[in-house]
Amino acid sequence: MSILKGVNLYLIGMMGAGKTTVGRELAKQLSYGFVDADNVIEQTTGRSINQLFALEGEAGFRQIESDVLAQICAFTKLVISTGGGVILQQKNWSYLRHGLIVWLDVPVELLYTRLAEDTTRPLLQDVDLKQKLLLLLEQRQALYNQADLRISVSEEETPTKVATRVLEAIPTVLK
Ligand SMILES: Nc1ncnc2c1ncn2[C@@H]1O[C@H](COP(=O)(O)OP(=O)(O)O)[C@@H](O)[C@H]1O
Ligand SMILES: O=C(O)C1=C[C@@H](OP(=O)(O)O)[C@@H](O)[C@H](O)C1
Ligand SMILES: [Mg+2]
Repeated sequence: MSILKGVNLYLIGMMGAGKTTVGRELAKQLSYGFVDADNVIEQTTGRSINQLFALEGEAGFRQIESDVLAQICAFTKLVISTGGGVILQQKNWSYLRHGLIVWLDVPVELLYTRLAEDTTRPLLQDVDLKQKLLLLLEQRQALYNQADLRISVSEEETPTKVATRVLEAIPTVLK
């Protein structure tokens, strides 16, 4: 029996924090299903995140993101990796609060090295990457901080290691 007793685990945090990568690993370790919200969005719309931003704008994407989250949260025994901007809409918190919310907190320097060559994140194209990451973090940090659990990740920690640390920290917030 999982320590979470079927309750979903939501990963939140900045682009490049490792939500998708660590989420898959966490699901394995918990014997849970794994859902990446961005992936569900791409599957159900038949379009890439880049295409959706181009066609619908960020506002259109946020609406789809919220609709998808509303559907996912009806299920149990899932690790759900969200997109980094899911915390921006107040409504989404009512979905996230169905489960345990974990913030993967990764220094901007490390996000920068991970995302320098990335072309799949529309908000980071054709901008000064480091400045943009700093700006987004400044705008979002207080929201990420509303998670139940904050896991500060350093450079040498593998996804497996991060997943293990999340699992070890869960009992401290389940009372
Ligand atoms: N703990 C880690 N150590 C090294 N590389 C990582 C780690 N976590 C994620 N990555 C890499 O960083 C990039 C972004 O990871 P991803 O899981 O897509 O982040 P997110 O879903 O939070 O945006 C990917 O190339 C991934 O392989
Ligand atoms: O932070 C954001 O606003 C976004 C993060 C992305 O997901 P990841 O956090 O998995 O990169 C994706 O949802 C979209 O590009 C917008
Ligand atoms: Mg992701």
